[in-house]
Formats: sequence, structure tokens, C-alpha cells
Amino acid sequence: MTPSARLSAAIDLISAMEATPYRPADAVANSFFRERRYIGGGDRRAISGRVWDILRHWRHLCWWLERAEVPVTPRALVLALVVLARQDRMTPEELFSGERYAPARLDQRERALCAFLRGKSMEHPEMSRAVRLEVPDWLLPRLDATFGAQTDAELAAMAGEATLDLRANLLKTTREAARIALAEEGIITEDTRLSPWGLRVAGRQPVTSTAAFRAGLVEIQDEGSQLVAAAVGAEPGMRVLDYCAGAAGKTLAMAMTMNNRGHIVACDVSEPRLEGAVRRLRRAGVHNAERHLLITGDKWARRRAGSFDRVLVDAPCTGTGTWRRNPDARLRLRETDLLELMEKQADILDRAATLLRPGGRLVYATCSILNEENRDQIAAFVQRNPAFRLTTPPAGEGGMPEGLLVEGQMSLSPLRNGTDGFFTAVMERTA
Ligand SMILES: C[S@@+](CC[C@H](N)C(=O)[O-])C[C@H]1O[C@@H](n2cnc3c(N)ncnc32)[C@H](O)[C@@H]1O
Repeated sequence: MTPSARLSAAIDLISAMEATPYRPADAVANSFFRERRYIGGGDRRAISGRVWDILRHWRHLCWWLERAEVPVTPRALVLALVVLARQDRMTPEELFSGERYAPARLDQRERALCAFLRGKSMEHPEMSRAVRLEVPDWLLPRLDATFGAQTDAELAAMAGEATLDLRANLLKTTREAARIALAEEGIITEDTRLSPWGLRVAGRQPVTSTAAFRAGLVEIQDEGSQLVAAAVGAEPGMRVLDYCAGAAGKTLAMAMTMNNRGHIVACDVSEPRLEGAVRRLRRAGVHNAERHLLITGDKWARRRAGSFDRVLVDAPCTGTGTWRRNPDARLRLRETDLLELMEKQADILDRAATLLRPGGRLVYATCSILNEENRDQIAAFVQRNPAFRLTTPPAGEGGMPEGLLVEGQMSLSPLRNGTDGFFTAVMERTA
């Protein structure tokens, strides 16, 4: 594709995202490229790269367009990025040439926008802090409450690109053997710093098409998510409940620490998500897991009250810790979403806690960076349920490195740990 044709596709992709504002950008992009199979890998990367640049600079670009009194449209956003980022060899007039597959020629207003933006950079001293940090205005005080003086640095780290991490599946291989198998297929990885099973892929490489991946030697899982599973300390022979299992990302890791022995139940309220687990469990060679769809009024939970050694609640959350992957999510997030989620998290925690046996361990996790969903949620839970207390299992147990869990809680962030943002609290049921 020519640079102009790529630009045109980027405008179309942003339009597609705007048409379905509640659908995650990567899901829209996947459908977009599936419907346009003629777009090759290199072009796809270039188009996505441009669009993700726009998502990462959304508030900056909107600020500039507002200054220029130009309505925010996909075309105006792309044009503003071209002028402000100055990464293209061709001029805006050359790119918007109106030729075949290129975007239509610039009109008078757009030429005026180019003239207005020329020589300017993305940043401007009059931008508010929320614009500079690319977060909704309402969220900034909450982020400050969580990070204090570190907010700007933490958010800057979240504006970067996410890493691609794999978990070596010890049910089938060792980390070293998985690394070699991947290298033989041209995928270069290095050991992760914190997770004892993690392999970090150098750059963006097509891991899922490798024989090593198809054979279940590795699973795609952020290093932080691997550490959440480690904190559960699920051991061979235990009865383990993954209460919000989704497509079983953490179930898979726990089945591995259990060495396929004992029993693990993957629950969720979403049938499609649980369905997504089937293929992954099979590929990973997991034999000790069953799936259970939670339905309101279901007697399943009542019958199993107090029977599990470990209960993991990987709660639905704002996903604010995954902004590196989903820069669009920070723009979609509304205060009412957060408030609804906080209520849901408390309710799920209370329900799941009843399934744990006395002496067992309840682990609560989110991929959120907000105190409201994390420390505050746990403080309120412990107050409501005095039989539970925070506990710090000995380092090394379950594969957990030393020093990450402090007073039973672990907060990971891209800035501090090079992982997605995750929170984990480990609690013991004392009675
Ligand atoms: C953060 S995701 C889980 C991700 C998954 N554990 C993994 O590692 O891939 C949260 C999950 O909670 C589920 N969920 C939402 N409400 C729930 C409820 N009331 N009870 C149990 N699960 C719920 C959602 O369907 C979603 O799959």
C-alpha cells in the first residue's frame, strides 16, 4: 500500500471505532482487518501503529482541534497527528492527494488547520494536567490519591507500549526448553524478572502461529497476571476455585502449579468466556479443571460452602492497569462505571468468600490501579468479615518472588515492575 492508502485505511479504522464506541479498539481493529484480508502484515502494522498513536494522544489532538475550532472527526485527528508528530516524509498535501486509494484532497479549512498546527508540537503549556496525562478530568484526583507524587510518572509509563509476555507451561516443558523451541521458530525471548515461568518476547512477533504455542508449551499471559496466580499458592491435591475465571487465563497457571493434581473449578457468569477456556485447557494439557457457569439462584455454591482450600476472585474491574494495551479504555471510562464496579466487586467477594474452608486462602485481584477497587475494597471486606485477615505467605511459595507481597498485598505497575498494573490481596480465613 502507498503511504496515502495506509492513511486512508487509518481514517476508516478510526471511523469504525467511533461507530461502536463501547467496543474495545483492538476488537474493532481485528474485525476491520478480517474484512480486508488484502491488507498485508506490514501495512496492517503501519495502519494500527498510526491509529494507536492517535488513541494514545486523543486528548492532546482534541485540544488542538478545539483550539483551531475544527470539529473532531477521524480525518481531522489523522491530519492533526501527521502535522504535529512530523513523522511522515511526505507533506499533508501529498498524503491527502485525492488520488486512487488516497484520502480526498484537503479543503480550505483543513489547509488552514495545517497552517495553524505547522511548527507546533504535541504539548502546549496551557494544556491541563488531565489532558497532558491523557485521562478523563474526573479520574485525575483519584489517580493522585493512589499514586501521590508519582502519578505523572506512572501515567507516562502507561502511555508506553505493552510487552508481550508468555508463561512457559511446566505441565509440558521447562522455561528453558520453551525458550529454545521458540528461538528455533525465530521468536526470541528472555526470562522475565519476577515470574519464574515468564518469557518476554522481543518486539511484536507472531507467537500464536508457532508450533510451540499450538502444542501448548507456552500461553500468552502478562507477567503480572502470572504473579497473581503465583500468589494463590495452589498446590497439588488442593481444591481450588477460580471464581471469575473468564477464559481461564489464571486457571491454566494454577493447574500448572498444582501439577494437574487435585481439583480446580473455573466459574464465571459469562458462558462465552467460559467457552473460550475449552480450547486453551485442552492445548495446555490441563486435566484437573472443570467449568461451571454461575446462574442466579443456583444451588451449586450453597452445596460447596466452606469446601475450597483456595478461592481466587479475579474481579471485573476498570482495567486501568491495562492502559498500555488498551489506550482507548481510559477515554471510555466513566465515573458511574467505577461506582458500579466497586459495588459488584464487594458483592462477588462476599459470595466467593463463603466457599472457602476455615484455614483456606482467599485471593482478590484486579487489573486496576485505583485504590477504590483495591486497598479500599479489601479494607471494607475485612471489616465486614472479621474471620478474614491479610496474610503474607513465605516468599518462594507458589513461585512468588521475595518482597512483592507487603502485608498481604501486592501492587504492580508498568513503572515499578514493567508489568501491567495489577493488585492482589491474600487473605486467610481464620474461622
Ligand atoms: C478480570 S476478568 C477475569 C479474567 C480471567 N480470570 C483471566 O485470568 O483470564 C473478570 C471476569 O469476571 C466475570 N464476572 C463478572 N461478574 C461476575 C460475577 N458476579 N460472578 C462471577 N464472575 C463474574 C466476568 O465475566 C469476567 O470474565
